Amino acid sequence: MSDLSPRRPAGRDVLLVDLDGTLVDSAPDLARALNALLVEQAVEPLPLPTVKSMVGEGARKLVERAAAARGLTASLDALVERFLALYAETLTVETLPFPGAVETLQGLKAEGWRLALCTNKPIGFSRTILEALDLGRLFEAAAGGDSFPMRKPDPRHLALTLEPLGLGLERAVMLGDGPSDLEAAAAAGIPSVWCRFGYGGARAAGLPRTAEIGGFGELPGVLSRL
Ligand SMILES: O=C(O)COP(=O)(O)O
Ligand SMILES: [Mg+2]
Repeated sequence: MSDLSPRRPAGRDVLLVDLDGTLVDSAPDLARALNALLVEQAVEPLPLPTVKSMVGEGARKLVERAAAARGLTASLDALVERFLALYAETLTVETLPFPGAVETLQGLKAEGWRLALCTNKPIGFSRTILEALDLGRLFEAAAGGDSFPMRKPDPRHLALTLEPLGLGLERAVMLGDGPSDLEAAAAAGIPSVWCRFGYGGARAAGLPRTAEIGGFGELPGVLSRL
């Protein structure tokens, strides 16, 4: 007889949670800062869906993609620095948790799940957002795109995020929206749950995932069936 909760797949009780496009809808604030940068550079801003399709591999990649889309030739370092300064001012103007995220994650914790945040966003910005939205209390650990020398899709980012908990990947499930989340989980050999409502879109659509959800309300049931 197993003594595991019916909501927990055999031996797994740690949920690695991605931030942008998974836990929080941050694209409007990212787009505001990115478009302020583009306007400063005297080029056209980008529509929100386009910005969403550029998020997930960190701030530098976001700026690099936007610069390429608008044919900017200025130094990438300088553009990234300016973007980070602009975004620092508007981290939580419109950013909110996705519907049902907080209640669902609280419920999973009550069932014995442990939560760790693993994002490619810089950890300083990530912590500011977690605290501003009162989400920090959900997580026992948090790591960003600049916390270690490597980041998602490198599976070591997932393993290093769990290190402060003294836990290994054999206990973990990845929840994320982007290709880097699915690739990291596959490389780590752990189950992944893809968030259809996030920003991964076509870039993530073809990648293997263990399960997917269209909203947080589906997460407990999906986890119980992994
Ligand atoms: O690209 C980013 O800055 C962050 O992306 P993530 O939270 O989805 O990892
Ligand atoms: Mg994401």
